[in-house]
Amino acid sequence: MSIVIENVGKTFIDPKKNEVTALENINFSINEEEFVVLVGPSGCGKSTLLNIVGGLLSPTSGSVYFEGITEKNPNLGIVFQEIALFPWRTVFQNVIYGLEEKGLPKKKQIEIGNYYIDMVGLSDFKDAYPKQLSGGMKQRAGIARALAVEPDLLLMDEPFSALDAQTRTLMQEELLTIWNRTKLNTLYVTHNIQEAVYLADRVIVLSRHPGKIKRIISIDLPKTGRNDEEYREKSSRYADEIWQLIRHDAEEALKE
Ligand SMILES: Nc1ncnc2c1ncn2[C@@H]1O[C@H](COP(=O)(O)OP(=O)(O)OP(=O)(O)O)[C@@H](O)[C@H]1O
Repeated sequence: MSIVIENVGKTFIDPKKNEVTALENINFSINEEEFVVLVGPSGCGKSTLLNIVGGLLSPTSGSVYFEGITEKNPNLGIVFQEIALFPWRTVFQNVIYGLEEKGLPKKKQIEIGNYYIDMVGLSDFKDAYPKQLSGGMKQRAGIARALAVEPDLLLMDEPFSALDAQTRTLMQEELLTIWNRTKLNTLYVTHNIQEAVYLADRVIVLSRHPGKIKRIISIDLPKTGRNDEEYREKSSRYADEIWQLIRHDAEEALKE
């Protein structure tokens, strides 16, 4: 199965009634078992593009379609920066929310809920309420909830950017471990270049005003066993390459 983004463009009307072209002529696909990361400076249209792929926003031109699935509506798992867990539900009840909505038998809900809660390491907190969780735990619960629907596509928009740096690093490691187990088609938005290189099979670098694809970079790094010099050298070379592509636009974004 793959997700095809074809000639997508998006124009907004700003409060002064001017047209703002947020995206122009975006073409790429997310292939089977592929982790694609969108990077670019502030305002280049990353979130807009993710929202269009997720069907939360309609494009002004072009289309997004899922190739090779039979159901009419694809299953999507979505994780945002601020995880909106239901405060009145426990971790477990939050995780199985989508399964209840789908009308799955109770026994199946429990089985799947426990499986993903275990996968994100929250078994000891499954009866806790969101207010009892740290920021990292909340994100893990949100990830488990997104995984529980066994999505055709996982969409993640800056899921770790509200976390402190150390928690963020640990969460990146955990996400990679989870991804190695699930191999879900994933579209991930970040402005953090190191994070993009760490997680991606392919990085899509966007430029701004209008948001266009500047370059697509395949990241040829192993997804496991990375503690060697070669990995560190290669990943910092990719990070440099991406930073050189973004730098000018990032400086321009600062002036606004
Ligand atoms: N609802 C809207 N109305 C008008 N303009 C909008 C709207 N949403 C986004 N834009 C504009 O579209 C452009 C892209 O915005 P978007 O939020 O997708 O960028 P981004 O790359 O995700 O930015 P950031 O990294 O800062 O979150 C920006 O110029 C933004 O001001």
